[in-house]
Amino acid sequence: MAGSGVARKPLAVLLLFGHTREEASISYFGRNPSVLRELLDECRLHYLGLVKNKTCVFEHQAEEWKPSKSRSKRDISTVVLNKELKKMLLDDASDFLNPATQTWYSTRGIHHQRGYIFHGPPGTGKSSFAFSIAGHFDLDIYVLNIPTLNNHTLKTLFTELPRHCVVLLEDVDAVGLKRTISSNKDVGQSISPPQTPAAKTVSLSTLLNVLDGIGSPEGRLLIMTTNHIENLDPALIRPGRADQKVEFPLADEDIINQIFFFIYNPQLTNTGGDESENGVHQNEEEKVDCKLPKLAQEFAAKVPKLEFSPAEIMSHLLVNKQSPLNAIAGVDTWVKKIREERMKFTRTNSWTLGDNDGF
Ligand SMILES: Nc1ncnc2c1ncn2[C@@H]1O[C@H](COP(=O)(O)OP(=O)(O)OP(=O)(O)O)[C@@H](O)[C@H]1O
Repeated sequence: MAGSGVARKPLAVLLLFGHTREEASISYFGRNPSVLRELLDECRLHYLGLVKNKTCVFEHQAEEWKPSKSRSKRDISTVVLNKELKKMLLDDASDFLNPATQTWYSTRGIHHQRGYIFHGPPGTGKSSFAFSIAGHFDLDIYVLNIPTLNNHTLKTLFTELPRHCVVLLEDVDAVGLKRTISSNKDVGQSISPPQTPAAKTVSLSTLLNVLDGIGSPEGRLLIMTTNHIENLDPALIRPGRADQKVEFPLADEDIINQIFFFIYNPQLTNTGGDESENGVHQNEEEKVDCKLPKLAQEFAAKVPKLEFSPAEIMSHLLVNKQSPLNAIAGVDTWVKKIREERMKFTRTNSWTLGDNDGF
């Protein structure tokens, strides 16, 4: 940077772009520090422009957090969940993130962090809701894949977390299974065989220490997900580590209804601009806006309750996104198909004796 005046030493500047730490040295010849300030402001504004309406997602590579593709914010309304439950969670997170709450915690010497566990079958919206919470509160989200970590990397990554972020710890039941017989200090028991030294293992005791905030910054919202809460060690989900335990069930009548509305919501459909672009071609006969509540009821009445995940129901509706009437007409065939597929997979995956097993 050129300017009149006396040559100065290079200035080391730490630029915090969101939460990605980048270090830069700027040499400045001059006496007016406002030039540097303006430059930094300009960089900051540029960055904020880039991440507007995006949720920045960070994943780990070895011991470092790496930004992965930032995603468009997922609006909270796009995740179908019991309405009271959704409101309760948003209120809870909002209260936690309120600066006054932080002061409240610190004056009482309590580590300022909050944990949720989302549990339920695959495809019920656990990860989707975690991402939409991050978007809703304008927070970056740090995603951890426990089976690829060991104790050291887990501790390092938690130390590197910024203040105020969402940490998504997916499939925490994998942690339980990874405990070794030799890890006597771990809470609870384990029946897994001992790990080889090279194996990537996170012990339960290390995870518990990390969750308790030893060495990690305050203000983080931890969201753990699992398909098998019954397999988790109680220590992992006790209050303080998992303050809210939220079940994401298979779809009941209310959820089926909501999904139908969500898919055929005329407001969402009509804001898509060019209809041919998003593949929705509603013909005149199927302008169903005002009939939607009745159609949703009809659909919900035909779908067996608590048998299918929202993801499964959505996949059927997406195939019929041009026609809610076809979606309703096709329910029985779709139900039969999914049931048959499940039977097939169960048989394929089950342990059966082959012809050559010598019995
Ligand atoms: N309740 C829901 N509301 C809206 N979309 C949903 C819901 N549940 C599932 N989906 C859709 O189904 C797909 C899978 O959802 P998601 O990954 O959030 O499920 P999950 O419960 O985290 O599954 P898993 O336990 O397998 O990780 C996503 O495309 C998501 O949009």
